[in-house]
Amino acid sequence: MNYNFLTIEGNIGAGKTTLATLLSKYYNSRLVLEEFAENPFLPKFYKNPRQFAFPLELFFMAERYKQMKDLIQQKDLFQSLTISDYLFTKSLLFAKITLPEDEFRLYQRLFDIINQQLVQPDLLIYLHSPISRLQENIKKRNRYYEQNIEDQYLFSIQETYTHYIKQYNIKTLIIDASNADFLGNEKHFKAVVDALEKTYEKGQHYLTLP
Ligand SMILES: Nc1ncnc2c1ncn2[C@@H]1O[C@H](COP(=O)(O)OP(=O)(O)OP(=O)(O)O)[C@@H](O)[C@H]1O
Repeated sequence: MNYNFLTIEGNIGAGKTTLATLLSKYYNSRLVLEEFAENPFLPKFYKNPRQFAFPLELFFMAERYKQMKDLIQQKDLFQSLTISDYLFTKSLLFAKITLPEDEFRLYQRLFDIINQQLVQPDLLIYLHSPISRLQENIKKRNRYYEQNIEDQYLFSIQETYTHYIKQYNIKTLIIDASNADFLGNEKHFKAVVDALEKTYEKGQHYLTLP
């Protein structure tokens, strides 16, 4: 496998953490997981988005920056594989949806300054699931503050990711995760491992699971 830094992305409840964890065990790689549970603004945000979006987004950006910075400072980043379950740009993509225009512009200025200092993954794996499947996953895992997420919010997140991947022609492996079961179905996991043996040009590449 030819990658040093792989990032898994996808909508809320797409299964990023599960796949990142399985891949990191398989490749014996370093694993960087998002620590969203540490964000004290998240439950407040879901209750009152308008009031808490800005501190929520700032907190996410600060936490993610700290994690990514620590990663760069560890000398062996380019000698071994690192897998993360989020992209630093995720903060900006969510902020575009959650913040009003003027606050978003301010956020973007901060983001641009910080983002310049960070290393970008050499392949993005994007898990694509229909909204109905995401809602099922969200119900099943039952985090209390996520139980009233509207389809429209998930749809906006999906559109924002798709637009970002296309706009910047990001090297992305898009996995159709509609029926994915990476934990329970060995064939699904194997298909991902096989796909990671290949090298890809910039742009979007698609994987359908068996
Ligand atoms: N920048 C952000 N702005 C608003 N909410 C965010 C942001 N980043 C994460 N969240 C929220 O944090 C929670 C965890 O999100 P995330 O998508 O990272 O993990 P997840 O849904 O557990 O992923 P998966 O199920 O794919 O492993 C979700 O409720 C999500 O909406």
